[in-house]
Amino acid sequence: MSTTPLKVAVTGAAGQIGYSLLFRLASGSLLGADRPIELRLLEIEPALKALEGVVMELDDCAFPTLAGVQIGADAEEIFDGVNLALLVGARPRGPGMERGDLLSANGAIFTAQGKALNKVAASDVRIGVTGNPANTNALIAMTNAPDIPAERFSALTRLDHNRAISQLATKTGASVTDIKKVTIWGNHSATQYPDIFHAEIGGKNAAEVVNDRAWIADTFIPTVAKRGAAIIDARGSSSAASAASATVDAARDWLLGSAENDWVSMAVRSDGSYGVPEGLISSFPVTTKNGDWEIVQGLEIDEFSRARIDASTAELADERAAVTELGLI
Ligand SMILES: NC(=O)c1ccc[n+]([C@@H]2O[C@H](COP(=O)([O-])OP(=O)(O)OC[C@H]3O[C@@H](n4cnc5c(N)ncnc54)[C@H](O)[C@@H]3O)[C@@H](O)[C@H]2O)c1
Ligand SMILES: O=C(O)C[C@H](O)C(=O)O
Repeated sequence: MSTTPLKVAVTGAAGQIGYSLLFRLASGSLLGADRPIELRLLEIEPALKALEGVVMELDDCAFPTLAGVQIGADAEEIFDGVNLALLVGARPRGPGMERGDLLSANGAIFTAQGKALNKVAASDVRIGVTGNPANTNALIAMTNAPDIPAERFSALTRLDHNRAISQLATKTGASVTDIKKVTIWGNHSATQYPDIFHAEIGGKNAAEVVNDRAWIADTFIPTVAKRGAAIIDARGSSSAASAASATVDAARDWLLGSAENDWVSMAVRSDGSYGVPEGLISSFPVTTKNGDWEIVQGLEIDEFSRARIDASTAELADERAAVTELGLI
Protein backbone atom coordinates (compact mmCIF):
# COMPACT_ATOMS: atom_id res chain seq x y z
CA MET A 1 0.00 0.00 0.00
CA SER A 2 1.13 3.55 -0.80
CA THR A 3 2.68 5.56 2.00
CA THR A 4 1.82 8.86 0.30
CA PRO A 5 -0.91 10.47 2.42
CA LEU A 6 -4.38 10.48 0.87
CA LYS A 7 -5.61 14.07 0.92
CA VAL A 8 -9.16 14.08 2.25
CA ALA A 9 -11.28 17.24 2.34
CA VAL A 10 -14.23 17.51 4.70
CA THR A 11 -16.61 20.46 4.50
CA GLY A 12 -18.72 21.55 7.45
CA ALA A 13 -15.94 20.10 9.56
CA ALA A 14 -16.93 21.93 12.76
CA GLY A 15 -20.48 20.55 12.59
CA GLN A 16 -22.05 17.58 14.34
CA ILE A 17 -21.18 15.00 11.70
CA GLY A 18 -17.68 16.43 11.43
CA TYR A 19 -17.10 15.89 15.13
CA SER A 20 -17.53 12.17 14.67
CA LEU A 21 -16.26 11.82 11.09
CA LEU A 22 -12.86 13.46 11.52
CA PHE A 23 -11.80 11.10 14.30
CA ARG A 24 -12.88 8.04 12.30
CA LEU A 25 -10.94 9.23 9.26
CA ALA A 26 -7.86 10.17 11.29
CA SER A 27 -7.76 6.87 13.18
CA GLY A 28 -7.56 4.71 10.07
CA SER A 29 -11.20 3.63 9.56
CA LEU A 30 -11.05 4.65 5.91
CA LEU A 31 -7.96 2.93 4.54
CA GLY A 32 -6.56 1.01 7.48
CA ALA A 33 -3.63 1.54 9.80
CA ASP A 34 -0.94 1.54 7.08
CA ARG A 35 -2.08 4.41 4.88
CA PRO A 36 -1.57 7.93 6.24
CA ILE A 37 -4.16 10.56 5.51
CA GLU A 38 -4.01 14.33 5.45
CA LEU A 39 -7.15 16.24 6.43
CA ARG A 40 -8.23 19.45 4.69
CA LEU A 41 -11.08 21.00 6.64
CA LEU A 42 -13.39 23.63 5.18
CA GLU A 43 -15.70 25.80 7.27
CA ILE A 44 -17.33 29.20 7.08
CA GLU A 45 -15.33 31.99 8.80
CA PRO A 46 -17.46 32.18 11.98
CA ALA A 47 -16.95 28.46 12.64
CA LEU A 48 -13.15 28.47 12.27
CA LYS A 49 -12.50 29.08 15.97
CA ALA A 50 -14.60 26.06 16.93
CA LEU A 51 -12.78 24.08 14.25
CA GLU A 52 -9.44 25.06 15.81
CA GLY A 53 -10.67 23.40 19.00
CA VAL A 54 -11.51 20.21 17.10
CA VAL A 55 -8.02 20.22 15.58
CA MET A 56 -6.54 20.54 19.08
CA GLU A 57 -8.45 17.37 19.98
CA LEU A 58 -7.23 15.62 16.85
CA ASP A 59 -3.67 16.53 17.86
CA ASP A 60 -4.31 15.17 21.35
CA CYS A 61 -5.28 11.77 19.95
CA ALA A 62 -1.77 11.35 18.49
CA PHE A 63 -3.19 9.23 15.65
CA PRO A 64 -0.32 7.45 13.85
CA THR A 65 -2.20 7.64 10.51
CA LEU A 66 -2.84 11.39 10.61
CA ALA A 67 -0.15 13.02 8.48
CA GLY A 68 -1.39 16.62 8.69
CA VAL A 69 -4.38 18.93 9.09
CA GLN A 70 -5.12 22.18 7.30
CA ILE A 71 -8.18 24.32 8.00
CA GLY A 72 -9.67 27.31 6.23
CA ALA A 73 -12.65 29.05 4.69
CA ASP A 74 -11.31 29.26 1.14
CA ALA A 75 -12.54 26.30 -0.91
CA GLU A 76 -9.80 26.60 -3.55
CA GLU A 77 -7.07 26.48 -0.90
CA ILE A 78 -8.62 23.58 1.00
CA PHE A 79 -9.50 21.48 -2.08
CA ASP A 80 -6.08 21.96 -3.69
CA GLY A 81 -4.84 18.50 -4.74
CA VAL A 82 -7.44 16.54 -2.75
CA ASN A 83 -8.06 12.89 -3.69
CA LEU A 84 -11.33 12.58 -1.78
CA ALA A 85 -13.81 15.32 -0.92
CA LEU A 86 -16.56 14.62 1.59
CA LEU A 87 -19.09 17.42 1.24
CA VAL A 88 -20.92 17.42 4.56
CA GLY A 89 -21.45 21.13 5.24
CA ALA A 90 -24.87 22.37 4.26
CA ARG A 91 -27.45 24.72 5.65
CA PRO A 92 -30.13 22.81 7.56
CA ARG A 93 -33.76 23.78 7.10
CA GLY A 94 -34.79 26.50 9.58
CA PRO A 95 -38.21 27.62 10.80
CA GLY A 96 -40.39 28.91 8.00
CA MET A 97 -38.01 27.78 5.27
CA GLU A 98 -39.61 26.21 2.23
CA ARG A 99 -37.97 23.42 0.24
CA GLY A 100 -37.14 25.95 -2.50
CA ASP A 101 -35.35 28.20 0.04
CA LEU A 102 -33.23 25.24 1.14
CA LEU A 103 -32.38 24.27 -2.43
CA SER A 104 -31.42 27.85 -3.14
CA ALA A 105 -29.26 28.33 0.02
CA ASN A 106 -27.47 25.04 -0.45
CA GLY A 107 -27.35 25.47 -4.21
CA ALA A 108 -25.05 28.44 -3.74
CA ILE A 109 -22.71 26.35 -1.53
CA PHE A 110 -22.53 23.40 -3.92
CA THR A 111 -22.17 25.59 -7.01
CA ALA A 112 -19.11 27.28 -5.49
CA GLN A 113 -17.63 24.02 -4.20
CA GLY A 114 -18.17 22.25 -7.53
CA LYS A 115 -16.32 25.08 -9.30
CA ALA A 116 -13.47 25.03 -6.78
CA LEU A 117 -13.07 21.24 -7.05
CA ASN A 118 -13.09 21.52 -10.83
CA LYS A 119 -10.22 23.98 -10.63
CA VAL A 120 -7.89 22.50 -8.02
CA ALA A 121 -8.73 18.91 -7.00
CA ALA A 122 -6.37 16.03 -7.86
CA SER A 123 -7.04 14.29 -11.18
CA ASP A 124 -8.19 11.13 -9.34
CA VAL A 125 -10.63 12.95 -7.01
CA ARG A 126 -13.79 11.22 -5.73
CA ILE A 127 -16.55 13.36 -4.26
CA GLY A 128 -19.14 12.10 -1.79
CA VAL A 129 -22.02 14.37 -0.79
CA THR A 130 -23.62 13.94 2.64
CA GLY A 131 -25.13 17.42 3.12
CA ASN A 132 -28.85 17.59 2.35
CA PRO A 133 -30.63 17.54 -0.01
CA ALA A 134 -27.74 15.21 -0.84
CA ASN A 135 -28.77 13.91 -4.28
CA THR A 136 -29.54 17.32 -5.72
CA ASN A 137 -26.53 18.95 -4.04
CA ALA A 138 -24.38 16.31 -5.77
CA LEU A 139 -26.10 17.11 -9.08
CA ILE A 140 -25.32 20.81 -8.60
CA ALA A 141 -21.66 20.19 -7.71
CA MET A 142 -21.26 17.75 -10.61
CA THR A 143 -22.80 20.16 -13.13
CA ASN A 144 -20.51 22.93 -11.92
CA ALA A 145 -17.41 20.75 -12.32
CA PRO A 146 -17.48 19.94 -16.04
CA ASP A 147 -13.84 18.74 -16.15
CA ILE A 148 -14.34 16.10 -13.46
CA PRO A 149 -15.90 12.89 -14.83
CA ALA A 150 -19.54 12.64 -13.69
CA GLU A 151 -18.98 9.18 -12.20
CA ARG A 152 -16.68 10.71 -9.58
CA PHE A 153 -19.71 12.22 -7.80
CA SER A 154 -22.03 10.36 -5.48
CA ALA A 155 -24.54 11.18 -2.76
CA LEU A 156 -24.88 9.28 0.48
CA THR A 157 -27.61 6.65 0.76
CA ARG A 158 -25.37 4.27 2.68
CA LEU A 159 -26.95 5.38 5.96
CA ASP A 160 -30.35 4.28 4.63
CA HIS A 161 -28.74 1.03 3.42
CA ASN A 162 -27.28 0.38 6.88
CA ARG A 163 -30.59 1.26 8.53
CA ALA A 164 -32.36 -1.27 6.30
CA ILE A 165 -29.87 -4.02 7.21
CA SER A 166 -30.30 -3.26 10.89
CA GLN A 167 -34.13 -3.35 10.74
CA LEU A 168 -34.02 -6.63 8.83
CA ALA A 169 -31.59 -8.15 11.31
CA THR A 170 -33.83 -7.17 14.23
CA LYS A 171 -36.93 -8.58 12.52
CA THR A 172 -35.41 -11.93 11.59
CA GLY A 173 -32.86 -12.46 14.36
CA ALA A 174 -30.12 -12.79 11.73
CA SER A 175 -26.75 -11.18 12.22
CA VAL A 176 -26.06 -8.08 10.12
CA THR A 177 -23.17 -9.93 8.45
CA ASP A 178 -25.61 -12.57 7.12
CA ILE A 179 -27.61 -9.92 5.24
CA LYS A 180 -26.53 -9.11 1.68
CA LYS A 181 -27.80 -7.30 -1.40
CA VAL A 182 -30.13 -4.78 0.22
CA THR A 183 -30.93 -1.87 -2.10
CA ILE A 184 -31.96 1.72 -1.56
CA TRP A 185 -33.50 3.23 -4.69
CA GLY A 186 -34.07 6.92 -5.43
CA ASN A 187 -33.70 9.95 -3.21
CA HIS A 188 -32.23 10.27 0.30
CA SER A 189 -35.62 11.44 1.54
CA ALA A 190 -38.86 9.99 2.81
CA THR A 191 -39.71 8.84 -0.74
CA GLN A 192 -36.70 6.48 -0.92
CA TYR A 193 -37.44 2.83 -1.58
CA PRO A 194 -35.60 0.31 0.59
CA ASP A 195 -35.90 -2.94 -1.39
CA ILE A 196 -35.38 -6.39 0.13
CA PHE A 197 -36.85 -8.42 -2.73
CA HIS A 198 -33.35 -9.15 -4.06
CA ALA A 199 -31.69 -9.21 -0.64
CA GLU A 200 -30.43 -12.39 0.97
CA ILE A 201 -30.30 -13.60 4.54
CA GLY A 202 -27.87 -16.47 4.99
CA GLY A 203 -28.12 -17.11 1.22
CA LYS A 204 -31.96 -17.26 1.18
CA ASN A 205 -34.23 -14.62 -0.34
CA ALA A 206 -34.87 -12.03 2.38
CA ALA A 207 -38.50 -11.31 1.46
CA GLU A 208 -39.23 -15.06 1.60
CA VAL A 209 -37.48 -15.39 4.96
CA VAL A 210 -39.54 -12.48 6.32
CA ASN A 211 -42.68 -13.90 4.68
CA ASP A 212 -44.79 -10.91 5.70
CA ARG A 213 -45.72 -8.50 2.89
CA ALA A 214 -47.66 -6.27 5.28
CA TRP A 215 -44.58 -5.82 7.50
CA ILE A 216 -42.46 -4.94 4.45
CA ALA A 217 -44.98 -2.39 3.13
CA ASP A 218 -46.31 -0.90 6.35
CA THR A 219 -43.45 -1.18 8.83
CA PHE A 220 -40.07 -1.83 7.21
CA ILE A 221 -40.22 0.68 4.33
CA PRO A 222 -41.62 3.62 6.35
CA THR A 223 -39.34 2.92 9.32
CA VAL A 224 -36.22 3.09 7.14
CA ALA A 225 -37.47 6.00 5.02
CA LYS A 226 -38.49 8.10 8.02
CA ARG A 227 -35.64 7.14 10.34
CA GLY A 228 -33.94 10.52 9.91
CA ALA A 229 -37.06 12.32 11.13
CA ALA A 230 -37.49 9.85 14.03
CA ILE A 231 -33.93 10.60 15.19
CA ILE A 232 -34.47 14.35 14.94
CA ASP A 233 -37.62 13.89 17.01
CA ALA A 234 -35.86 11.82 19.69
CA ARG A 235 -32.48 13.58 19.83
CA GLY A 236 -33.52 17.11 18.98
CA SER A 237 -30.95 17.18 16.19
CA SER A 238 -30.25 15.08 13.16
CA SER A 239 -28.28 11.85 13.08
CA ALA A 240 -24.58 12.57 13.31
CA ALA A 241 -22.52 9.58 14.48
CA SER A 242 -24.43 7.15 12.26
CA ALA A 243 -24.21 9.58 9.33
CA ALA A 244 -20.46 9.89 9.87
CA SER A 245 -20.11 6.11 10.09
CA ALA A 246 -22.04 5.65 6.83
CA THR A 247 -19.95 8.36 5.16
CA VAL A 248 -16.81 6.38 6.06
CA ASP A 249 -18.39 3.07 4.94
CA ALA A 250 -19.36 4.54 1.58
CA ALA A 251 -15.97 6.15 0.91
CA ARG A 252 -14.03 3.05 2.03
CA ASP A 253 -16.02 0.72 -0.22
CA TRP A 254 -15.79 3.15 -3.13
CA LEU A 255 -11.99 3.35 -2.84
CA LEU A 256 -11.23 -0.23 -1.80
CA GLY A 257 -14.13 -2.17 -3.39
CA SER A 258 -17.39 -3.76 -2.26
CA ALA A 259 -17.45 -7.29 -0.84
CA GLU A 260 -17.72 -10.37 -3.06
CA ASN A 261 -21.28 -11.62 -3.56
CA ASP A 262 -22.76 -8.39 -2.21
CA TRP A 263 -23.46 -4.84 -3.30
CA VAL A 264 -23.90 -1.42 -1.71
CA SER A 265 -26.32 1.46 -2.30
CA MET A 266 -24.92 4.70 -3.70
CA ALA A 267 -26.67 7.62 -5.35
CA VAL A 268 -24.89 8.05 -8.67
CA ARG A 269 -25.61 9.58 -12.06
CA SER A 270 -28.30 7.56 -13.78
CA ASP A 271 -27.51 6.19 -17.22
CA GLY A 272 -31.20 5.32 -17.63
CA SER A 273 -30.88 1.91 -15.93
CA TYR A 274 -34.13 0.60 -14.43
CA GLY A 275 -36.08 3.43 -16.09
CA VAL A 276 -34.51 6.10 -13.86
CA PRO A 277 -34.32 9.28 -15.96
CA GLU A 278 -30.81 9.79 -17.28
CA GLY A 279 -28.73 12.40 -15.49
CA LEU A 280 -30.48 12.28 -12.11
CA ILE A 281 -28.31 11.40 -9.10
CA SER A 282 -30.37 8.49 -7.85
CA SER A 283 -29.60 5.60 -5.52
CA PHE A 284 -28.93 2.21 -7.12
CA PRO A 285 -27.45 -1.13 -6.16
CA VAL A 286 -23.80 -0.84 -7.18
CA THR A 287 -20.63 -2.85 -6.98
CA THR A 288 -17.36 -0.98 -6.58
CA LYS A 289 -13.79 -1.78 -7.52
CA ASN A 290 -10.61 0.33 -7.61
CA GLY A 291 -12.50 3.59 -7.12
CA ASP A 292 -15.10 2.88 -9.82
CA TRP A 293 -18.73 1.81 -9.47
CA GLU A 294 -21.05 -0.17 -11.68
CA ILE A 295 -24.83 -0.37 -11.42
CA VAL A 296 -25.95 -3.98 -10.81
CA GLN A 297 -27.95 -4.95 -13.90
CA GLY A 298 -30.69 -7.45 -14.61
CA LEU A 299 -32.75 -7.29 -11.40
CA GLU A 300 -36.42 -8.00 -11.93
CA ILE A 301 -38.61 -5.10 -10.83
CA ASP A 302 -42.23 -6.00 -10.04
CA GLU A 303 -45.18 -3.59 -9.91
CA PHE A 304 -44.79 -2.94 -6.19
CA SER A 305 -41.16 -1.91 -6.60
CA ARG A 306 -41.77 -0.04 -9.87
CA ALA A 307 -44.31 2.32 -8.30
CA ARG A 308 -41.96 3.15 -5.42
CA ILE A 309 -38.89 3.70 -7.59
CA ASP A 310 -40.94 5.93 -9.90
CA ALA A 311 -42.30 8.00 -6.99
CA SER A 312 -38.84 8.70 -5.61
CA THR A 313 -37.26 9.48 -8.97
CA ALA A 314 -40.20 11.80 -9.78
CA GLU A 315 -39.27 13.75 -6.64
CA LEU A 316 -35.66 13.93 -7.86
CA ALA A 317 -36.85 15.17 -11.26
CA ASP A 318 -38.86 17.91 -9.47
CA GLU A 319 -35.78 18.93 -7.49
CA ARG A 320 -33.75 19.04 -10.71
CA ALA A 321 -36.42 21.24 -12.31
CA ALA A 322 -36.36 23.56 -9.27
CA VAL A 323 -32.58 24.04 -9.32
CA THR A 324 -32.64 24.46 -13.10
CA GLU A 325 -35.19 27.24 -12.64
CA LEU A 326 -32.94 28.81 -9.99
CA GLY A 327 -30.12 28.82 -12.58
CA LEU A 328 -27.92 26.55 -10.43
CA ILE A 329 -27.37 23.92 -13.10
N1 LIG B 1 -27.12 11.89 3.62
C1 LIG B 1 -27.33 11.53 4.88
O1 LIG B 1 -27.52 10.34 5.17
C2 LIG B 1 -27.35 12.54 6.01
C3 LIG B 1 -27.50 12.10 7.33
C4 LIG B 1 -27.47 13.03 8.36
C5 LIG B 1 -27.32 14.39 8.07
N2 LIG B 1 -27.19 14.77 6.78
C6 LIG B 1 -27.00 16.19 6.43
O2 LIG B 1 -25.62 16.53 6.62
C7 LIG B 1 -25.50 17.94 6.79
C8 LIG B 1 -24.61 18.24 7.98
O3 LIG B 1 -25.20 17.77 9.17
P1 LIG B 1 -24.63 18.21 10.60
O4 LIG B 1 -25.48 17.55 11.61
O5 LIG B 1 -23.15 18.03 10.65
O6 LIG B 1 -25.00 19.77 10.55
P2 LIG B 1 -24.38 20.94 11.40
O7 LIG B 1 -25.31 22.11 11.23
O8 LIG B 1 -24.00 20.49 12.78
O9 LIG B 1 -23.01 21.25 10.63
C9 LIG B 1 -22.97 21.78 9.35
C10 LIG B 1 -21.69 22.59 9.26
O10 LIG B 1 -21.56 23.05 7.92
C11 LIG B 1 -20.95 24.31 7.97
N3 LIG B 1 -21.15 25.01 6.70
C12 LIG B 1 -22.22 25.71 6.27
N4 LIG B 1 -21.96 26.27 5.07
C13 LIG B 1 -20.72 25.87 4.71
C14 LIG B 1 -19.90 26.13 3.60
N5 LIG B 1 -20.29 26.92 2.59
N6 LIG B 1 -18.66 25.58 3.58
C15 LIG B 1 -18.22 24.83 4.59
N7 LIG B 1 -18.96 24.57 5.69
C16 LIG B 1 -20.19 25.08 5.75
C17 LIG B 1 -21.61 24.99 9.16
O11 LIG B 1 -20.84 26.09 9.65
C18 LIG B 1 -21.69 23.83 10.15
O12 LIG B 1 -20.54 23.79 11.01
C19 LIG B 1 -26.94 18.45 6.91
O13 LIG B 1 -27.34 18.93 5.64
C20 LIG B 1 -27.73 17.21 7.27
O14 LIG B 1 -29.09 17.32 6.90
C21 LIG B 1 -27.20 13.89 5.76
O1 LIG C 1 -33.53 13.18 7.69
C1 LIG C 1 -32.79 14.13 7.91
O2 LIG C 1 -33.11 15.32 7.72
C2 LIG C 1 -31.40 13.88 8.46
C3 LIG C 1 -30.64 12.89 7.69
O3 LIG C 1 -30.72 13.06 6.32
C4 LIG C 1 -30.94 11.47 8.09
O4 LIG C 1 -31.31 10.66 7.23
O5 LIG C 1 -30.75 11.14 9.28
